[in-house]
Amino acid sequence: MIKNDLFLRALKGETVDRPPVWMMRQAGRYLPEFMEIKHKYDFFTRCQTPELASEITVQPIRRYGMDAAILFSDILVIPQAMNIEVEMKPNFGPYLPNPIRSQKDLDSVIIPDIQDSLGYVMDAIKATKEKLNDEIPLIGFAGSPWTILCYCVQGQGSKNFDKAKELCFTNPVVAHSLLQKITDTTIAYLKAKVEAGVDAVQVFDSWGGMLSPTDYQEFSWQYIQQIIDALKDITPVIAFGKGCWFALNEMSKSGASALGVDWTCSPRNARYLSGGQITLQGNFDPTRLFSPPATIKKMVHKMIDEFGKDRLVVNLGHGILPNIPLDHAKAFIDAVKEYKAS
Ligand SMILES: Cc1c2[nH]c(c1CCC(=O)O)Cc1[nH]c(c(CCC(=O)O)c1C)Cc1[nH]c(c(CCC(=O)O)c1C)Cc1[nH]c(c(C)c1CCC(=O)O)C2
Repeated sequence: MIKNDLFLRALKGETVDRPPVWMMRQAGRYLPEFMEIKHKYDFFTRCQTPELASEITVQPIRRYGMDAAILFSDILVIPQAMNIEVEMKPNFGPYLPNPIRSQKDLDSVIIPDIQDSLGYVMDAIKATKEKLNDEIPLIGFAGSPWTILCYCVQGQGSKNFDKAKELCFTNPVVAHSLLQKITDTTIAYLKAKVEAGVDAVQVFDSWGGMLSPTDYQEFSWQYIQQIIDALKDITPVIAFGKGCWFALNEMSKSGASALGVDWTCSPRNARYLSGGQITLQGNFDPTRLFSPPATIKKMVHKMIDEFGKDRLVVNLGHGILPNIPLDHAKAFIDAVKEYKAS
């Protein structure tokens, strides 16, 4: 049904002529057409207005022709729907004025009705699917419960999320019940996204790498596994854990269709740790997009050779940076489209 199904075929592990490509945070501030909309509407207005969210989602596709689109939204719409106030402060990022630090704080956190609180996301999915006209698949996403907890407890971005970790280590009962509430909400949310039309989902565990391997199991992975268990029979699931290469072996047995890897793990090591059978997604250093286009192309081809062209979704190892030149982003996408196995 979808005309370019390269991405879905790679998730199934099928043999392909070249791997598919998209970029994490591809709808964003490096694009002048995004900045034009950003100057007119605040962040959550963009998220909550299906016409704006769908337009922003297709902007990078029009410009570069990636093999998949990712819905414009944010992982923090989940805590917002759970009755936790979330602001997006210009030049600062997320700010949660009433962070969750105790049982009393937790008592006000609800498991929301998805249609009532996040119906606008489903409307944005339907509007985007119309614009995409079955040309390429649409990815839906959510933050991992741990990564969401990081913001709910810390109240803002952080280099080490020390307050979030402190809550886990001093009041694990509260931490685990918050994680479970987020997990239950996320499962219902992602199921609704699939019903609304997304073709795959990605769980972003952007801050999983803040935890030791043992703590990662306890505070992050077991909740991601619940999400995979609940979704894997209705849609392909991609689990991206930044800094989580140490967990690749366990992740490869989870039922996820693909695992995201960042650039600190070599392609060969990622294949080795994940057992060589599962599709991997990554892992170009986003800062490497500052290199000249010819260098980018060479490095991308080398990366594909090292991963092997099959069971691979080419991506960056984390989101694209706001100040990347447009022709450098184009060189990254074109390099994959021009790839020929040698
Ligand atoms: C940790 C995280 C967040 N949001 C997200 C993550 C996980 C991925 C990652 O680790 O990068 C996920 C996200 N956020 C956004 C998308 C859109 C789809 C895409 O382009 O990939 C996605 C997939 C839009 C956004 N979300 C945000 C912007 C920029 C602000 C704006 O547009 O006004 C965009 C385009 C704001 C945001 N949202 C968040 C932060 C830390 C910030 C501020 C810093 C920043 O700007 O990168 C939380």
